[in-house]
Amino acid sequence: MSDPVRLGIAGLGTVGAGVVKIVTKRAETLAARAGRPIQITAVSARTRDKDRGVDLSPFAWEDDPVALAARDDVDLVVELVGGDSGPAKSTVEAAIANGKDVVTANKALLALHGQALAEAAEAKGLCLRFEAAVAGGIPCVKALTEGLAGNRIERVMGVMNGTCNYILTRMEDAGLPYDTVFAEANALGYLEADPTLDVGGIDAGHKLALLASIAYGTRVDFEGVKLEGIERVSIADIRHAADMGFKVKLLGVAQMTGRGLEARMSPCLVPASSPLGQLDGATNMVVLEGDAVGRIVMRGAGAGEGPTASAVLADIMEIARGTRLSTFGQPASTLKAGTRAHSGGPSPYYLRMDLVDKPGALAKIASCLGDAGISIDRMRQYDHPESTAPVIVVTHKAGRPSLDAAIEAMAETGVLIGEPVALRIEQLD
Ligand SMILES: NC(=O)C1=CN([C@@H]2O[C@H](COP(=O)(O)OP(=O)(O)OC[C@H]3O[C@@H](n4cnc5c(N)ncnc54)[C@H](O)[C@@H]3O)[C@@H](O)[C@H]2O)C=CC1
Ligand SMILES: N[C@@H](CC=O)C(=O)O
Ligand code: NA
Repeated sequence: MSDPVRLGIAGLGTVGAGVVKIVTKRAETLAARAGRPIQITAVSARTRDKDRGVDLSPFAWEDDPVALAARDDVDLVVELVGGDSGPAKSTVEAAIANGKDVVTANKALLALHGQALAEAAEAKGLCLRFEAAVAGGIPCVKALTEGLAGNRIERVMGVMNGTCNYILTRMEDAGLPYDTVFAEANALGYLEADPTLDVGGIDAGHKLALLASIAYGTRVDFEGVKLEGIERVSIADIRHAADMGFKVKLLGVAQMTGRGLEARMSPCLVPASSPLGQLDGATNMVVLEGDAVGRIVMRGAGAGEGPTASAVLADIMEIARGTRLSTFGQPASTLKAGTRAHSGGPSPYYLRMDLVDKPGALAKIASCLGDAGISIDRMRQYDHPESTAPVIVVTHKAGRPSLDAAIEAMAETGVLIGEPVALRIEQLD
């Protein structure tokens, strides 16, 4: 058997402890599969004396993860500290400077600094791998990088934030408003320390930016992801969408268009009967479409100790087996600076608006849409005990600029109360 791969694990929280558990309990199987032992030599965390449900006594301890990354008895640094700067970034940089391969679950770090870190690693012939960073246990990074390497990728889609999917599902199932379900999710410990990372779509946007880079050979461009969170999704929209056969999902979509890379993470309507529509609770789904393979749908746990550690182990095993892949599927120095296509291509839209309840109000709204070249597919008006009339319109395919022009014109009609809600209906056929 070959020499062992010696791991230094920085961060012993949910994921770090999970990785230690798998490496410890499955040592024999891992060694057989990799053809060499996988050994932990050193670990680091903020607090040494804490019960993590694992025996850390066989490993050297470092208070400072940067020192761990410089140790001579470490070949591969596993960064599980988290955060887009500070100790996580210094640890990865130190590992690369000291000639160590790196495995990380840190989507924020890679979405913001992935290009520079991958270039630094690859310039030294090192690996920097991140399966756990996107949709946790779902092996979507490997599917895209390896399994679909022969395809032109036509579209990448996904529900990649379990917390948001939990909130939207629970709002629908229990008929509860956003604020109540947000508080519940918080009490259950679902939310990140900074909840806007989840509900603002930022965490899912980081993940989409990483997948888009692999899919389209472009530099990671998180700033280019058009982000909209779920904070404004109301129980009314969830109910009306359901009435019309749709579910509301925080959906990420990336595709290369003639105008450049379109990447967006926003609440969308999807058919209730589609796999995305049927994704309930804190589960994730990644949909990959390739010209040769067609559509691949992967569903599973996007977070949690076991699923995330499983993905970290996949990267460790890849490196241990001697497979040396570029971070983003091709050398980082060859990734193109992508052009951004800000508005998505034409699509049907769901519009909800409150109108004053007087003759001709609906006609004025319809003519704003008509003047912008937008055709109406379906329209519904709901019971309204008060003097405002809630109206739902589903349009035929329309470009977002035309829709925005129609909404601007509606504001001038004097029949609109408040701002309309416009949600894209994502076409899945
Ligand atoms: N928890 C999950 O389900 C998932 C987590 N991830 C990512 O995995 C990474 C780790 O996440 P968790 O395990 O949940 O975090 P956590 O907060 O449970 O653990 C973080 C660990 O880093 C250590 N740490 C923090 N600052 C440190 C410092 N200055 N020096 C030394 N150690 C320090 C902490 O002591 C702790 O052991 C993050 O990048 C996260 O985004 C990715 C997918 C899912
Ligand atoms: N906050 C994330 C955790 C994993 O990345 C989520 O809710 O999916
Ligand atoms: Na993954």
